[in-house]
Amino acid sequence: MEDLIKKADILVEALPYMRKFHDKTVVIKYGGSAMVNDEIKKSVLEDITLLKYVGVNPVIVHGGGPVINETLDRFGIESQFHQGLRITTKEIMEVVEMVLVGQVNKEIVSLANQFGSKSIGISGKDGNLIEAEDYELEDDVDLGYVGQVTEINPEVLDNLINSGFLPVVSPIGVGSEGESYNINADLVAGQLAAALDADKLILLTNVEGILEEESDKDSLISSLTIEEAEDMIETGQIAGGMIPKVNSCIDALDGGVRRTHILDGRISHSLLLEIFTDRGIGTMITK
Ligand SMILES: Nc1ncnc2c1ncn2[C@@H]1O[C@H](COP(=O)(O)OP(=O)(O)O)[C@@H](O)[C@H]1O
Ligand SMILES: CC(=O)N[C@@H](CCC(=O)OP(=O)(O)O)C(=O)O
Repeated sequence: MEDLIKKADILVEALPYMRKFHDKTVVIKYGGSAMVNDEIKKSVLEDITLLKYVGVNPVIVHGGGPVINETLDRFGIESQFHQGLRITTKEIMEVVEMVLVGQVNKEIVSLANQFGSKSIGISGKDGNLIEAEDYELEDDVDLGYVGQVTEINPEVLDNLINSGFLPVVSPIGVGSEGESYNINADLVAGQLAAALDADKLILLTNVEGILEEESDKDSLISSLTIEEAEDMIETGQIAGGMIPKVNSCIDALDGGVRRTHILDGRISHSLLLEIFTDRGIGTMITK
């Protein structure tokens, strides 16, 4: 009996948070590195379905870098990155779109639907959701079909959310000639969160959060300001795939999103712990 009462207590403890986030939009970036294990995938989508059933409006933006790498490998094409972004030739763009839209997106949608989510998958091309142009770098390295967002047209997502769907977005942008752009999923998530006037942006990944030293997993930084995070990029303490995540949080905060978090998607129920308890986990980046 005591066990049962404890379970009910836990539900009641979550009530203030359920009230706070009722009808609020939360953009969740689900990264390729945290997607490797089937059990974790199921648990993440189960948690997101729970969020939906208690009245939160989650929107998923998915990555899939490791799956793209594997597929390119099978085709004998080498993967090359510059500042955490994949150098994308026309041929690679075709593979990226095939893997993200045709494989990763549909896998997430069907898993979420198995839990009862009423999930629907779209790419940034649908409804012109994500308009993009060539990604400009200061060092003039040509990244090919890597895009930067020029405009988000959120109508399609607003309609889906209002009709009770759980949208799952592939990070593909559309150019002015109808061409496809490969956009880093973190950056899409940040800009989408701003355009949707989301309450929270959560980036799920395969590390504990931002670490003071990348090799020391006990050096988790629980809260950082934009300025502090930018300094850590300057000094090289934040590198590789963590750079677009920090930039994503900055875009979101500049666009009016109230809270941004980088969480370990491998921890069971990390999303629920972050949203429904006071014990913040991972790293929160604030203004
Ligand atoms: N200071 C840091 N703290 C944590 N991770 C860092 C840091 N600097 C670089 N990284 C790297 O960033 C990676 C996360 O980015 P990435 O692999 O692109 O994730 P995802 O596929 O989830 O988008 C970590 O696995 C780690 O190797
Ligand atoms: C331009 C760029 O780098 N695009 C990414 C898109 C997928 C992604 O962002 O996946 P993760 O979130 O799993 O890293 C790529 O081609 O890998």
